[in-house]
Amino acid sequence: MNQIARALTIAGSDSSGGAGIQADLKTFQELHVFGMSAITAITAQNTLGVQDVLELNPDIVAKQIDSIVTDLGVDAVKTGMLASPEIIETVAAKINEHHLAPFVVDPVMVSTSGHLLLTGDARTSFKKWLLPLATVITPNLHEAEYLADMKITNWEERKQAAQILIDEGAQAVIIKGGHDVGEKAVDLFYDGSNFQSFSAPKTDTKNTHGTGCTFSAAIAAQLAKGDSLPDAIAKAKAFVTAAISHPLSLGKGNGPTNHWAYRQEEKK
Ligand SMILES: Nc1ncnc2c1ncn2[C@@H]1O[C@H](COP(=O)(O)OP(=O)(O)OP(=O)(O)O)[C@@H](O)[C@H]1O
Ligand SMILES: Cc1ncc(CO)c(N)n1
Repeated sequence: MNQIARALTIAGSDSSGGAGIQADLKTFQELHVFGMSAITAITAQNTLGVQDVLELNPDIVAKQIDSIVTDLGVDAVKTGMLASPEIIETVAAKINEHHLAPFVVDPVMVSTSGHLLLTGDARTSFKKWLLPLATVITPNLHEAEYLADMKITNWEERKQAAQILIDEGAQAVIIKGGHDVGEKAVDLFYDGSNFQSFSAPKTDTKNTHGTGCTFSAAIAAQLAKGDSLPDAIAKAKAFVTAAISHPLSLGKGNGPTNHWAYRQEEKK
């Protein structure tokens, strides 16, 4: 292993800094991993919503990945907002070509504010191009319902959806429970053999902009450092829980989480 672990995020830019590339790089930094990025789209975004999106040409996405891989090297990679089926296909081709692994797929489709972040037939492109390459896929409940093409109303159905995503080719899946009602935020992990739940107290807050990005970036950072997948998820869960439970109160809408919180908690 290199002196410092290196992680790559392939995702969209969030001008407000709470989600997307910005959240990923902050998370990598906090977890002592050297962060690099290939930008897929530029969003004009704040805590109130997404005002505009500029999708980048797949060619420049491919070239960013080539530039990084052929020089600095990559110990783990994650994807976030991929914007279009063409970019999904291009990214999958590059992951294959450069044998990039471990690979964390965060199937970003809609922003916290409800704006569509992926055009076209997302289900088909995810299944065809990304699931077979994924070390782990990290859908929230809505994304899991959409990708598994079923309604999830209870814990048993969550397990069924996880099984479907494994059958589609993912090595492991974690269905996030951040949108659940209740006192705990419980995420269901499945690797095709064992189910495991990761639970933390739920914070009553509207400041959850970028929680999903932060969580998947933390998993990638820990995998880059050589953690096993369950260990990486446990650490990522602690990281995102700390970030959500120490409010920053920025902006007028769904504000960002606090990426310093984990470090501050560790010092205590
Ligand atoms: N209010 C909360 N309190 C504690 N943990 C939470 C809360 N909301 C989400 N989480 C946790 O944060 C992580 C991200 O989950 P979430 O379901 O919010 O992802 P997401 O919907 O993809 O995020 P995004 O809003 O960025 O799209 C999960 O581990 C989830 O359990
Ligand atoms: C760029 C970007 N990626 C992901 C999300 C999901 O939170 C977002 N709001 N913006």
